[in-house]
Amino acid sequence: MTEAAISIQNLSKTYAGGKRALDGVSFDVPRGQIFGLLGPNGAGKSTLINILAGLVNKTDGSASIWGFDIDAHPRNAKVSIGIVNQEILFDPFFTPIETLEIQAGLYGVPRTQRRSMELLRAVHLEDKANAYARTLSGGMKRRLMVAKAMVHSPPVLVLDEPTAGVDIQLRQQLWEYVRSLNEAGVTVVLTTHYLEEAEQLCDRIAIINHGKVVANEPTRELVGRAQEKVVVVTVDRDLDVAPDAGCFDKVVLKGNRMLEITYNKARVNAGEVLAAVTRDGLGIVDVSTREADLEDVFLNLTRAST
Ligand SMILES: Nc1ncnc2c1ncn2[C@@H]1O[C@H](COP(=O)(O)OP(=O)(O)OP(=O)(O)O)[C@@H](O)[C@H]1O
Repeated sequence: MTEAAISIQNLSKTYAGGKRALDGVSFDVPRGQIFGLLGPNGAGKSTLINILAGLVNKTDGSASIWGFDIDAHPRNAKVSIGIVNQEILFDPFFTPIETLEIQAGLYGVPRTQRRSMELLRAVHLEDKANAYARTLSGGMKRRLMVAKAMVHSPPVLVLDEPTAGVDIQLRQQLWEYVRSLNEAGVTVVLTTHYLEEAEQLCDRIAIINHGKVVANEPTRELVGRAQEKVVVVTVDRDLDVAPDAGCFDKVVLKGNRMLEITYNKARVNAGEVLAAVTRDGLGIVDVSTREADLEDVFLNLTRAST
């Protein structure tokens, strides 16, 4: 049995009509992690999640969840995963507590092992337990979807864009809950368009573009791939032209005294850049730097493979 929470090998999907949404995708989601699946619109993220959920048939390749192959052991694979889809799906005439009880029934969870109220408490919906689902706000509905995905206590939880359209405060509450589930041992896979959130939450990130994996690394290493750094220097006298040096990738004179210098931190360090500025007798009055973030890496990778 594989140690991965999810293992995907050479997965491909061509939709009727010829669209190749996934093209030989392979990666493992390690157990116990929060794993980010990122990619621009139409990259193939939902297709991949829908294959895991058994909603879309793959064209080729294989996938297993918690060691269960989705073809050979579909039932075991299914109970090992909870999926929160982008669309909000539940009957508006049931109350949140009924929604969870019905879902638990569908998964065959014995009454004594159900924890519907505990789940509602965890997603801050305890006081709405008996309200009609149609009266809940968008953010509340989304939190109910997360609770619904957890009724059978799966070891893996997949969240497809869970915070789209949810305000900042509710997003933070949702992430707090996701973190607490992860601390309790649940492996979490999430897709999000909020790169900042992915950077803060995820242990590891895979990036998909045009149906192919273009990166799959621990978040820190991925962010570390952004090698460009910018240092902004204010000098002690007016300049007509920006000084140049071999260690600068680019230098722009802003106003009379401010230089914005881009350099590659894999090649040179800030000390060498500053030494090059002072070589011509210029004095430095002020310095600030800007680090590249996940957004820079993401744009570079998805642009490069277009
Ligand atoms: N049922 C379908 N029939 C035909 N083409 C489809 C179908 N579902 C998705 N596609 C196409 O497959 C590609 C991948 O779509 P998918 O929804 O998996 O992307 P995504 O990465 O989840 O995008 P988003 O972030 O916008 O949800 C897109 O070009 C999409 O138009």
